[in-house]
Amino acid sequence: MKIAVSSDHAGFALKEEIKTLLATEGHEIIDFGPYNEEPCDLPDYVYPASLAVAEGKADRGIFVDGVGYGSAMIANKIYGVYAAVCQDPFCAKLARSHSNTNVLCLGGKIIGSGIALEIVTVWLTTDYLSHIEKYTNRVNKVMQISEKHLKKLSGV
Ligand SMILES: O=P(O)(O)OC[C@H]1O[C@@H](O)[C@H](O)[C@@H]1O
Repeated sequence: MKIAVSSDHAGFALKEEIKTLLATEGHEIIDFGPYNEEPCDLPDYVYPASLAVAEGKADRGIFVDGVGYGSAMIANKIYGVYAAVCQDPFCAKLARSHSNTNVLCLGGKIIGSGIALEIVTVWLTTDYLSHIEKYTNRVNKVMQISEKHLKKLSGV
């Protein structure tokens, strides 16, 4: 898969570890930065990375900040992006199988890299249960909310 990654200073170290895992697994990585641990502002990196997912330039996004919710707040404001914060593999499994998320957000200050890499692996390898109507109904309802309230990107 083509995967957009981004972070802020608080997520930088974990982003780099995730990149190593993704490369090992044969994924194509688009790194939207930052490229060092200098203090920075999360939206400057997560917003362009979210756009890449929304525009289909990346299949998925994995964003890391201190606690994860900051990345999800930004990503979920973009039409076509469905982001979940996951702190354990069970949540990662359901974020895919029930909710068909295309962005995973992690907190570098919350979880160690061992759990984080397991979360990434589970999230990337779990399929959406698109044959189970209750899940598609719920996902469709979320999509309808974004149709109503979010601005569609032009040319997508
Ligand atoms: O290092 P500072 O700037 O204090 O805190 C940054 C982190 O704290 C939370 O807001 C976010 O998770 C962000 O990544």
